[in-house]
Amino acid sequence: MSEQLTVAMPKGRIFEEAADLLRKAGYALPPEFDDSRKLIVEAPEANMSFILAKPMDVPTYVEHGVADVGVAGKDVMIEEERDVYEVLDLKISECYMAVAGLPGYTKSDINPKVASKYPNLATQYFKEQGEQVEIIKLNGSIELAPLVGLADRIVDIVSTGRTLKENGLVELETMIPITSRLIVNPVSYRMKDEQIDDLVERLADVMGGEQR
Ligand SMILES: Nc1ncnc2c1ncn2[C@@H]1O[C@H](COP(=O)(O)OP(=O)(O)OP(=O)(O)O)[C@@H](O)[C@H]1O
Ligand SMILES: O=P(O)(O)OC[C@H]1O[C@H](OP(=O)(O)OP(=O)(O)O)[C@H](O)[C@@H]1O
Repeated sequence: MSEQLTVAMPKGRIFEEAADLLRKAGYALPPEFDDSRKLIVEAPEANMSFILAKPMDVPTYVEHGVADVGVAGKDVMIEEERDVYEVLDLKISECYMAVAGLPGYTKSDINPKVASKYPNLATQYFKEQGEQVEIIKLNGSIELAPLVGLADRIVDIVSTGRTLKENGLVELETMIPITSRLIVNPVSYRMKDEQIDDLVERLADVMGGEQR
């Protein structure tokens, strides 16, 4: 039997969709996978072992080789800049990154502040735009920042637009579309190429079928 693959899965909103894709691709995942507090779940029938990590940490586990492959949002990939291969767009957890603020916001030259959970991504974006801003790193509820005067604008994920709307904010600039990606450790890609190619092929087949 071929060597087992260790897969880093993001806990949270991507988890269910990613698990669904794997099952559709023919990997038998145990029931405890979906409803447990365990952080390591063995799936012997699929010849896989899963580690369940915070979404932002998945590329770290894969870069260090403690997981061979993982599932991570494009947002996380841009923010973390880890040394991993991005091999497949899984087209799940679709959303986009945007700059938002209070209605009627106009740029001012006096110390503009931008709050975000993605300081690197935001810094890169404003640098490209040629605008100097101070980035304030937050860990969630980003939409709160302009409401209480912590920042003038935010850089955050938008999906339905509901969070912006319910907090009286408006989208000022659309930045980049986001979906989840299958990522691979470069050494694992050489050592376990057959299993990884098989995984990529099976997932691509399922996605192809869904798009037809
Ligand atoms: N509103 C959304 N709709 C669709 N996808 C989203 C949305 N928000 C985030 N995502 C995608 O899902 C990934 C994980 O988001 P999730 O909210 O589960 O975790 P998190 O906010 O990073 O973690 P935590 O809530 O534990 O701090 C993000 O990296 C992004 O790619
Ligand atoms: O456009 P919407 O469909 O409203 O989705 C966007 C919201 O979803 C995410 O937040 P999340 O729910 O992960 O909470 P957080 O603020 O704690 O990160 C994101 O940071 C936005 O706040």
